[in-house]
This record gives sequence, structure tokens and C-alpha cells, in this order.
Amino acid sequence: MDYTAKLDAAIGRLHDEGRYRTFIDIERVNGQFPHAVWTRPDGARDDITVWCGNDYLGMGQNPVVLDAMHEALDATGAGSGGTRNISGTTVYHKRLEAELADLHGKEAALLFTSAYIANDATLSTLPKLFPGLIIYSDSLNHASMIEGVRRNGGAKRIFRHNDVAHLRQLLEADESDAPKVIAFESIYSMDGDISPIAEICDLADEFGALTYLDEVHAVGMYGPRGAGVAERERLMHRIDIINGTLAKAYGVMGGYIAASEKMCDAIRSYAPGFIFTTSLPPTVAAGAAASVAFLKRAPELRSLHQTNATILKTRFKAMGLPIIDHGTHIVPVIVGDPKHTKLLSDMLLENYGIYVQPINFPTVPRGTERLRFTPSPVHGPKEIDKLIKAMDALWSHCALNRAELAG
Ligand SMILES: Cc1ncc(COP(=O)(O)O)c(C=O)c1O
Repeated sequence: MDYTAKLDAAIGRLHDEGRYRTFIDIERVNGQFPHAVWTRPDGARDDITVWCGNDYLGMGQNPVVLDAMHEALDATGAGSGGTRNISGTTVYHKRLEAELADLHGKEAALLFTSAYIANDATLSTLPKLFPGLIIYSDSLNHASMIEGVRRNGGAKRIFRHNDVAHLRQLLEADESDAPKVIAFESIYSMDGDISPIAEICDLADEFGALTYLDEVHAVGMYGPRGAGVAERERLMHRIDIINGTLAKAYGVMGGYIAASEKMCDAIRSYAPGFIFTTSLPPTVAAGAAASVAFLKRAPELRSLHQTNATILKTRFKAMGLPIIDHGTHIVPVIVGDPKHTKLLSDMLLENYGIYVQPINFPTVPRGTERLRFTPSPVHGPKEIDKLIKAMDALWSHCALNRAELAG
């Protein structure tokens, strides 16, 4: 068997479909966010501005977070030294879980090494706790939820994206006394659209279903204390399990669920993705706890974030660029084919020092390939002006139509 030839063929298929992913070699410079240094393929180093990061609020370089991490590093060392059950639970993990439970108004929270693992581990474990469980999953749910649902061995129903009428049809078609869970996101990361949380909770009440909400692209950024869209809409108490990340707006690493004491206890006891893996380093838990605590009291940062997103969207619209605007911080500019998307991205980086990664199929549907901009509170007027000028010049250079607004 020629394994190397098979690897070549697998990678070749991605090249043929224009889906081969390359890394851009960037170094974040402490204290300089959103500025970074890019090492060109020839080794030359250039200053760039990052416009596609998920450290949405710059917390990865916030002194409060860094101080907490330094302190924990000096106190405890590098790794946690074990799984949560076997010597890997420290005061830092417990403190962070308490901070998260408080954030979401839940009895408990459970940490995982990432939100990907939290989704996968929790959703794949639920049928062990509720035999005969049926999971209703939004068609645009994140890959980590899809994996969890796929692997869970229970029955699954996929409802059309944000389509409450379709969800109702599916619920009506099933046995009324079967245990059920509805899994969905608050902000969908590629279009930045928001789910009808209240209507989904109404259906959950009517059909006796649990609700599972991924708030990964909302925690830290929405709601009076940054608990997400459910908090902003006063619906947190209607969500049974909230999933969040510590790696995006909180700027560190890790994921979690927040739920009842019993639910967390059961997941903790049954989920292989929680049990059989080394716990997060205490430094990470300490930094994340400091970040969550900081953002509970930072409404002005959230407000500046939204202001900058609105400024960027308004200016793109004024140029006639086809953007999607669902009133969130995610600003997708639809280019419409992978070739032009890559060309624009390459030219922005090489000629203007602006870094925004192309987003292609299968992450988004074919024909909607895009540049997804993520403004932060510290992308100031200078950075925005530079981006607008560059996009204006390149859009014309690439002979792209200034089409109808995409949505
Ligand atoms: C909706 C959603 N859920 C979960 C995740 C996973 O988050 P993490 O990076 O913490 O694994 C992502 C990551 O991009 C996401 O977009």
C-alpha cells in the first residue's frame, strides 16, 4: 500500500477544489493589538493590522488577564498535571467555574479544554443520561455540535436554519413523551445573524424539550454583564445548557457549559471528553477567570465594540460593497467566488498590511465566499480609514461589481 500517494491524492483534491488551507505566519505583539508582525514567505517581516481575529475585545493582551496569568504561573507552574478527576483540579479551575456559573445565573459550570470539546462531549453524552433522546439541531450549527450530535447514537432531526415553523413540524411528528433537546446557537459566526431564542424556548416549553444554546460568538460581548444574547434578551433562565468559549472575547483558551448542578454533575461523570483528558493549565484558568470578571463590569468596552462595527458597516455600505448586516459585530463582505476572495485577501496583506483571511466553501455555501471582518474596540479611525481606502482601490482593481447589499 502506497500511503504517501494516498496522502498526496487527498491533499491534491483540496487543491483542485480551491479548498487547501494555508497558514499566514503572524506574531501578535504584546500591547499592540490589533497590530501584529507578518513574516513573508521570503523571510521579510512587515507590520500588519489583523482584521479577522476572534479575540474580539483584545482581552488576550489585557494587563488584568496577563497579571493573573503571571501570578498563577509563578505560584503553580506550567501544566495542571492531570485530568480533572486525577490531580488536575485546582483552586483556579474551581474559581473559574464559579465565575461562569454566576455569569450565566446557573447553579454550576463545567470547564472543558475548548468550546469545541464542550459541545462535542456534552451533546454526544446526553443520550446516555436520557435514553431515547431526540436531538433537534439547527442546520447551520457549528461543526463541534454536528460532531456531538452525529456521534451520540440517539435520534436526530435537523431543522432549517432559524426556521421555527419547521422545528415545530419536526417536534409534532415525534412521540410526545420522548425526551428531547433543541440545540442551536445565539449568533451564527459566518453571517452574524441571531436565532429566535424566545420562540425556540416557547416551543421547548410546549413540547417538553431541553434547550442547548451555543453562545460562543456572544459571550463577553452581549448582555449587561457579557453573558451573551440570552442575557441581553432576558432569556437565560429559559436555557437549560449554555455553551461558551474562553478563547474568543475572553481572549484566553478553554470552553464550558453552564447549567444546573445535577446536569453538570451528570456530564462530568459520563462524558469521555471531560474525563479522559488533561485539564486546562491553572494559568489559563486564572487568566480566563480574570477576563470573565473584568468583562462583567465593562459595558463601555462592549458599547465601543458595537460602535466600531456600525461605523465599519456604514462605510462599507456607503461604498456600495455587498455586506451582510444583522446588527452584530461580524461584518462579512460577500465576494462570491474563491478566486477573487483569495486575490483580495492576498493583495490586502501584501500591499496594504491588512490581514483578513478568505472564507470559502464548505465553511460558507459556494457563491458566498467572503472576507469576514471582525472590528474590535481598538480598531480606531486610522485603521478603519486605511481599510476603507484599500478596499475601495482593490474592489475596482479586481473589477468586482458593487452589487446589491447581500442582506
Ligand atoms: C459556534 C462555535 N461553537 C464552538 C466553537 C469552538 O470554540 P473553541 O475555539 O473554544 O473550541 C466555535 C469556534 O469557532 C464556534 O464558532
